[in-house]
Amino acid sequence: METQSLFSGFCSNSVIPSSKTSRNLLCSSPSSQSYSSYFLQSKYRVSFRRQCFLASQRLRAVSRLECKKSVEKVSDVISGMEDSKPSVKRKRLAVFVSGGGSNFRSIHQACVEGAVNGDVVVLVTNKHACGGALYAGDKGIPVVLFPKTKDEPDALSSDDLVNVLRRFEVDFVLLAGYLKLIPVELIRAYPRSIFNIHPSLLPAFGGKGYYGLKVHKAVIASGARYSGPTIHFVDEHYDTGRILAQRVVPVLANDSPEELAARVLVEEHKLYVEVTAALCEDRIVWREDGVPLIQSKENPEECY
Ligand SMILES: Nc1nc2c(c(=O)[nH]1)N[C@@H](CN(C=O)c1ccc(C(=O)N[C@@H](CCC(=O)O)C(=O)O)cc1)CN2
Ligand SMILES: NCC(=O)N[C@@H]1O[C@H](COP(=O)([O-])[O-])[C@@H](O)[C@H]1O
Repeated sequence: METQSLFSGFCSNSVIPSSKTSRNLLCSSPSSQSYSSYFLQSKYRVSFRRQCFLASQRLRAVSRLECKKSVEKVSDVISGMEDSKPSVKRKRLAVFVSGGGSNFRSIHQACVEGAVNGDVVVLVTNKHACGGALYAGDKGIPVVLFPKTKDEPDALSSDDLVNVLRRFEVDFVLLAGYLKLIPVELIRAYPRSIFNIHPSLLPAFGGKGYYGLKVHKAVIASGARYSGPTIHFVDEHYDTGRILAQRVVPVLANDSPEELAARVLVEEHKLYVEVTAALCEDRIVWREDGVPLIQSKENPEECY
């Protein structure tokens, strides 16, 4: 807009004073032609009055033409820049589930619909027949079993899992109802790149033993009036990583754990898609005290 307004001022019929003209021409138009028309204009100003009048009329026409060409040239450059604006590389996501996978499905659908600049390239689970694994199979998303246990002897070891994620060129790991401890090997392999959604307002009601309906039962028993999902970075311990995003829902006086779970889950689906979209657009920033923030898409100066 500034460039346009500069040129709209420059292109008006009024002759711009040389000091302003030189500034406009030098800073707003790189083409030498408009500089030469400026140069030509000042040279004719020192000749005789008549020649000067005719010359200045001619030069006004020339400078208007020059200006028009410059505007066209600058707008071509701007539109070229917009076309060639480097788009953010589409991110590759691994999602970990242990159950129904409704958060996984929300994220996958957002990727397919274009709301998220990413793709789910692999699903990891400890339950090969869980709802999330069945959905992934229907969508052609590779399913990987982790961790190796006596019940799942064919599942991957921690080192194998890291290698598989590397081969899928995974950028971010999203835990979505995954109920096993993520090993330190994976955490070290993907620094600041593993996220989890927890169905309470951490740090309350988190840690070992707090998963699924157990969380909502504890919230109700505590008398808390509010709950809601938390998305946080994953570190070596359950639910102690840096908090990135939260949403709040009311806890009603007669809520059952199932009713509260359902209310929180609606917000989980929205929040995880919003946060994943931010991740895939490189909109995570770090405050100087180490708190991660999300940069607003609409107004990049704002973070939340
Ligand atoms: N290194 C990390 N791994 C995982 C984290 C994490 O923050 N750091 N988050 C969990 C998800 N989660 C809460 O959001 C969570 C999941 C499971 C448990 C838990 O107590 N699990 C039981 C086993 C349950 C089962 O096998 O059915 C246990 O460990 O005894 C607590 C919190 C995912 N991984
Ligand atoms: N502590 C971990 C935990 O309790 N995670 C919770 O498991 C549910 C999985 O639902 P989904 O499989 O339908 O996404 C979600 O509510 C998630 O917050």
